[in-house]
Amino acid sequence: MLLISKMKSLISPALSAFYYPHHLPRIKPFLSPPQTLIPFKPKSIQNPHHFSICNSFSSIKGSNSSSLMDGARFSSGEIHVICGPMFAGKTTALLQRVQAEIDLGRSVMLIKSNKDTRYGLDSVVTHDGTKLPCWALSNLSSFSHKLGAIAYDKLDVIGIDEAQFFGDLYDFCRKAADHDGKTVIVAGLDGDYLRRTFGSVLDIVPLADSITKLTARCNVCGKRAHFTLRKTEDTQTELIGGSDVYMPVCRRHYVSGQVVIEATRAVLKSQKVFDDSYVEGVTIANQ
Ligand SMILES: Nc1ncnc2c1ncn2[C@@H]1O[C@H](COP(=O)(O)OP(=O)(O)O)[C@@H](O)[C@H]1O
Ligand SMILES: Cc1cn([C@H]2C[C@H](O)[C@@H](COP(=O)(O)O)O2)c(=O)[nH]c1=O
Ligand SMILES: [Zn+2]
Repeated sequence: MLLISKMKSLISPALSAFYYPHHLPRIKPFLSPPQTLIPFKPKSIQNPHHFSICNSFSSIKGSNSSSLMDGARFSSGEIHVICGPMFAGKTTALLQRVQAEIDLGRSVMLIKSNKDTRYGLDSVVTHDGTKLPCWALSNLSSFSHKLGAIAYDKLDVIGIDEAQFFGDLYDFCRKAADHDGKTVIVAGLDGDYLRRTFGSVLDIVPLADSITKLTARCNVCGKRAHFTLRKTEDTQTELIGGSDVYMPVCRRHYVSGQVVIEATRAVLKSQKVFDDSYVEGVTIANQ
């Protein structure tokens, strides 16, 4: 009994979902987050990478915070993960979600990894050319500092593309959603070309509100493609490229494709050993 009352005292009254007094009327569950119920006027701000901003948000978020919680900020944050192989439409889905948030008048920023320079660094671009402006960063932890505290506080939604390249994805998403009340929409590869987990994308699944795994079309047979086949001899995990290097494939064509590619890699490797020893032999002979 003593233990139970001690345990209760560790949980502030603000967390009273666990201790809701039975004589009070029940709050309807699964209401939309408070901000979607409050009318607002979108207003664009100076930063060109912000698409829109809601002027009433900072005060709403502020009033939610310390008055309801003992120290911890009330969180209306969310995390949504969009994953799948290359060419599955992950970036397309991310941009659609982000555009929908912009249309609702919410303040949004897009981030992508600066490792991916395929379409320049100032936009998130789909394989078929749709794009929105973004910041290209080497890590996520620098984001709020770079943006500045006031702008970060006013931000409602953070979109992240190429999430597999961010080593600090887990910590960033947890803080942004749990403590800062942000909606974080994350798009990235769940698996690499060998179908191993890629970066931290799968690590955030336990933090997430929703997971969407998209599929592409197999470039060999046209069936659903769940995997990405690398067509080159390169073996490093990170290798930036598009359809010149990768193709989406179904399970059957992943397996058969890997056999061919592994065999080709082995031949090329032995050829290289042969060429190197030939060059070495010629060099020694010439000395
Ligand atoms: N080689 C390709 N194989 C399949 N789709 C391709 C290819 N090249 C371009 N696409 C186009 O890419 C679109 C998906 O682009 P995108 O949203 O950038 O995908 P992801 O971010 O998942 O790689 C497809 O709808 C398709 O029209
Ligand atoms: C499979 C695989 C992919 N990559 C790289 C290749 C591209 O630059 C990105 C994925 O881009 P997309 O928006 O999903 O098309 O990741 C890699 O480095 N290693 C891999 O194994
Ligand atoms: Zn196939």
